[in-house]
Amino acid sequence: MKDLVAIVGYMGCGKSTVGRLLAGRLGAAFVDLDEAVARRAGRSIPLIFAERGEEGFRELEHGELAAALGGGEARVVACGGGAVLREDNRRLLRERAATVFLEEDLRLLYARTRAADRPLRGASFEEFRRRYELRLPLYREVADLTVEVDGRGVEEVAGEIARWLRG
Ligand SMILES: Nc1ncnc2c1ncn2[C@@H]1O[C@H](COP(=O)(O)OP(=O)(O)OP(=O)(O)O)[C@@H](O)[C@H]1O
Ligand SMILES: O=C(O)C1=C[C@@H](O)[C@@H](O)[C@H](O)C1
Ligand SMILES: [Mg+2]
Repeated sequence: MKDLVAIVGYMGCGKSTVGRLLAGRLGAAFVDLDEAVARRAGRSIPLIFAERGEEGFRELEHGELAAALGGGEARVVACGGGAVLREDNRRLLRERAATVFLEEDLRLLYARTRAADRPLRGASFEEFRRRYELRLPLYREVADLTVEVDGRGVEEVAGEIARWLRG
Protein backbone atom coordinates (compact mmCIF):
# COMPACT_ATOMS: atom_id res chain seq x y z
CA MET A 1 0.00 0.00 0.00
CA LYS A 2 1.31 3.46 -0.93
CA ASP A 3 1.81 5.69 2.14
CA LEU A 4 0.37 8.70 0.36
CA VAL A 5 -3.28 8.80 -0.67
CA ALA A 6 -4.72 11.77 -2.56
CA ILE A 7 -8.41 12.50 -3.09
CA VAL A 8 -9.48 14.48 -6.14
CA GLY A 9 -12.81 15.50 -7.65
CA TYR A 10 -15.02 18.45 -8.39
CA MET A 11 -16.18 21.05 -5.87
CA GLY A 12 -18.29 19.65 -3.06
CA CYS A 13 -17.85 15.96 -3.91
CA GLY A 14 -16.67 15.15 -0.38
CA LYS A 15 -12.86 15.21 -0.68
CA SER A 16 -12.32 16.87 2.69
CA THR A 17 -14.99 14.94 4.59
CA VAL A 18 -14.10 11.53 3.15
CA GLY A 19 -10.36 12.25 3.35
CA ARG A 20 -10.55 13.03 7.06
CA LEU A 21 -12.56 9.88 7.76
CA LEU A 22 -10.21 7.75 5.67
CA ALA A 23 -7.16 9.11 7.47
CA GLY A 24 -8.82 8.19 10.79
CA ARG A 25 -9.47 4.64 9.59
CA LEU A 26 -5.91 4.22 8.31
CA GLY A 27 -4.27 5.87 11.32
CA ALA A 28 -2.66 8.30 8.85
CA ALA A 29 -2.17 12.07 9.03
CA PHE A 30 -4.65 14.25 7.15
CA VAL A 31 -3.87 17.32 5.04
CA ASP A 32 -6.57 19.45 3.46
CA LEU A 33 -4.86 21.34 0.67
CA ASP A 34 -7.28 24.29 0.72
CA GLU A 35 -6.75 24.68 4.47
CA ALA A 36 -2.98 24.42 4.04
CA VAL A 37 -3.01 27.18 1.39
CA ALA A 38 -5.22 29.45 3.49
CA ARG A 39 -3.01 28.88 6.55
CA ARG A 40 0.17 29.60 4.60
CA ALA A 41 -1.25 32.79 3.06
CA GLY A 42 -2.93 33.89 6.31
CA ARG A 43 -6.08 34.58 4.25
CA SER A 44 -9.28 32.91 3.20
CA ILE A 45 -9.42 31.33 -0.26
CA PRO A 46 -11.87 33.94 -1.64
CA LEU A 47 -9.50 36.68 -0.42
CA ILE A 48 -6.48 34.98 -2.05
CA PHE A 49 -8.40 34.86 -5.35
CA ALA A 50 -9.40 38.53 -4.95
CA GLU A 51 -5.84 39.70 -4.18
CA ARG A 52 -3.68 37.40 -6.33
CA GLY A 53 -6.08 35.96 -8.90
CA GLU A 54 -6.47 32.30 -9.78
CA GLU A 55 -2.83 32.14 -10.94
CA GLY A 56 -1.57 33.30 -7.54
CA PHE A 57 -3.79 30.75 -5.80
CA ARG A 58 -2.56 27.95 -8.09
CA GLU A 59 1.07 28.75 -7.26
CA LEU A 60 0.38 28.45 -3.55
CA GLU A 61 -1.66 25.28 -4.15
CA HIS A 62 1.21 23.72 -6.10
CA GLY A 63 3.69 24.45 -3.28
CA GLU A 64 1.42 22.87 -0.68
CA LEU A 65 0.73 19.80 -2.83
CA ALA A 66 4.46 19.23 -3.41
CA ALA A 67 5.07 19.55 0.35
CA ALA A 68 2.16 17.26 1.26
CA LEU A 69 3.34 14.60 -1.19
CA GLY A 70 6.93 15.03 -0.11
CA GLY A 71 7.00 11.72 1.72
CA GLY A 72 7.66 10.85 5.32
CA GLU A 73 4.64 9.78 7.33
CA ALA A 74 1.54 8.04 5.99
CA ARG A 75 -0.85 10.76 4.88
CA VAL A 76 -4.20 11.34 3.22
CA VAL A 77 -4.34 14.55 1.17
CA ALA A 78 -7.67 16.10 0.17
CA CYS A 79 -6.95 18.23 -2.90
CA GLY A 80 -8.75 21.35 -4.03
CA GLY A 81 -11.16 20.86 -6.92
CA GLY A 82 -8.81 22.51 -9.43
CA ALA A 83 -5.48 21.03 -8.33
CA VAL A 84 -5.48 18.71 -11.37
CA LEU A 85 -5.37 21.66 -13.78
CA ARG A 86 -1.57 21.88 -13.66
CA GLU A 87 0.49 19.22 -15.38
CA ASP A 88 3.16 19.38 -12.64
CA ASN A 89 0.46 18.62 -10.06
CA ARG A 90 -0.87 15.75 -12.13
CA ARG A 91 2.64 14.30 -12.34
CA LEU A 92 3.01 14.50 -8.56
CA LEU A 93 -0.34 12.75 -8.11
CA ARG A 94 0.48 10.02 -10.64
CA GLU A 95 3.96 9.35 -9.34
CA ARG A 96 3.69 9.75 -5.61
CA ALA A 97 0.18 8.92 -4.45
CA ALA A 98 -2.57 6.38 -4.68
CA THR A 99 -5.09 8.82 -6.15
CA VAL A 100 -8.84 8.44 -5.70
CA PHE A 101 -11.39 10.32 -7.82
CA LEU A 102 -14.77 10.87 -6.13
CA GLU A 103 -17.37 11.08 -8.89
CA GLU A 104 -20.77 12.49 -7.95
CA ASP A 105 -23.92 13.63 -9.71
CA LEU A 106 -23.31 17.11 -11.09
CA ARG A 107 -26.76 18.49 -10.18
CA LEU A 108 -26.13 17.46 -6.59
CA LEU A 109 -22.71 19.14 -6.59
CA TYR A 110 -24.20 22.28 -8.09
CA ALA A 111 -26.81 22.43 -5.31
CA ARG A 112 -24.18 21.80 -2.62
CA THR A 113 -21.88 24.55 -3.82
CA ARG A 114 -24.47 27.36 -3.87
CA ALA A 115 -24.29 28.13 -0.15
CA ALA A 116 -20.84 29.58 0.57
CA ASP A 117 -18.71 32.22 -1.14
CA ARG A 118 -16.57 30.03 -3.37
CA PRO A 119 -14.38 31.11 -6.30
CA LEU A 120 -15.10 29.47 -9.66
CA ARG A 121 -18.36 27.86 -8.60
CA GLY A 122 -20.07 29.30 -11.70
CA ALA A 123 -23.09 31.56 -11.89
CA SER A 124 -25.26 29.05 -13.72
CA PHE A 125 -25.47 25.26 -13.98
CA GLU A 126 -24.22 25.52 -17.57
CA GLU A 127 -21.06 27.32 -16.48
CA PHE A 128 -20.57 24.84 -13.61
CA ARG A 129 -20.97 21.95 -16.08
CA ARG A 130 -18.59 23.45 -18.67
CA ARG A 131 -15.83 23.71 -16.06
CA TYR A 132 -16.50 20.13 -14.94
CA GLU A 133 -16.27 18.82 -18.49
CA LEU A 134 -12.86 20.46 -18.93
CA ARG A 135 -11.65 18.81 -15.74
CA LEU A 136 -13.18 15.35 -16.05
CA PRO A 137 -10.40 13.95 -18.31
CA LEU A 138 -7.83 15.32 -15.85
CA TYR A 139 -9.44 13.60 -12.84
CA ARG A 140 -9.51 10.41 -14.89
CA GLU A 141 -5.88 10.82 -15.93
CA VAL A 142 -4.60 10.84 -12.34
CA ALA A 143 -7.05 8.37 -10.79
CA ASP A 144 -5.89 4.95 -9.65
CA LEU A 145 -9.40 4.38 -8.31
CA THR A 146 -12.69 6.05 -9.25
CA VAL A 147 -15.45 5.85 -6.67
CA GLU A 148 -19.01 6.42 -7.87
CA VAL A 149 -20.40 8.13 -4.79
CA ASP A 150 -23.97 8.24 -6.11
CA GLY A 151 -25.42 9.83 -3.01
CA ARG A 152 -23.97 7.18 -0.68
CA GLY A 153 -22.83 8.24 2.78
CA VAL A 154 -19.31 9.41 3.51
CA GLU A 155 -18.57 6.49 5.90
CA GLU A 156 -19.44 3.98 3.20
CA VAL A 157 -17.25 5.78 0.66
CA ALA A 158 -14.30 5.94 3.08
CA GLY A 159 -14.78 2.22 3.76
CA GLU A 160 -14.68 1.38 0.06
CA ILE A 161 -11.42 3.27 -0.36
CA ALA A 162 -9.87 1.66 2.73
CA ARG A 163 -10.74 -1.83 1.42
CA TRP A 164 -9.25 -1.01 -1.98
CA LEU A 165 -6.05 0.27 -0.36
CA ARG A 166 -5.68 -2.91 1.68
CA GLY A 167 -6.01 -4.83 -1.58
N1 LIG B 1 -21.42 11.51 0.27
C1 LIG B 1 -21.97 12.58 0.88
N2 LIG B 1 -23.23 12.54 1.32
C2 LIG B 1 -23.80 13.62 1.92
N3 LIG B 1 -23.18 14.80 2.13
C3 LIG B 1 -21.91 14.90 1.71
C4 LIG B 1 -21.24 13.82 1.06
N4 LIG B 1 -19.99 14.21 0.75
C5 LIG B 1 -19.90 15.48 1.18
N5 LIG B 1 -21.03 15.90 1.76
C6 LIG B 1 -21.31 17.25 2.31
O1 LIG B 1 -21.10 18.16 1.24
C7 LIG B 1 -20.39 19.30 1.68
C8 LIG B 1 -19.08 19.40 0.90
O2 LIG B 1 -18.22 18.35 1.33
P1 LIG B 1 -16.64 18.55 1.36
O3 LIG B 1 -16.30 19.88 1.90
O4 LIG B 1 -16.06 17.34 2.01
O5 LIG B 1 -16.35 18.53 -0.20
P2 LIG B 1 -15.00 18.91 -0.95
O6 LIG B 1 -14.93 18.01 -2.12
O7 LIG B 1 -13.87 18.89 0.01
O8 LIG B 1 -15.30 20.38 -1.43
P3 LIG B 1 -14.27 21.53 -1.85
O9 LIG B 1 -14.28 21.52 -3.31
O10 LIG B 1 -14.88 22.73 -1.24
O11 LIG B 1 -12.94 21.21 -1.25
C9 LIG B 1 -20.20 19.13 3.19
O12 LIG B 1 -21.26 19.80 3.83
C10 LIG B 1 -20.31 17.64 3.39
O13 LIG B 1 -20.81 17.31 4.67
O1 LIG C 1 -12.53 23.89 -8.14
C1 LIG C 1 -11.72 24.81 -7.90
O2 LIG C 1 -11.06 25.37 -8.79
C2 LIG C 1 -11.53 25.20 -6.50
C3 LIG C 1 -12.02 24.38 -5.51
C4 LIG C 1 -11.78 24.63 -4.08
O3 LIG C 1 -11.47 23.40 -3.45
C5 LIG C 1 -10.65 25.64 -3.86
O4 LIG C 1 -9.40 25.03 -4.11
C6 LIG C 1 -10.82 26.84 -4.74
O5 LIG C 1 -12.05 27.47 -4.40
C7 LIG C 1 -10.82 26.45 -6.23
MG1 LIG D 1 -12.45 20.35 0.46
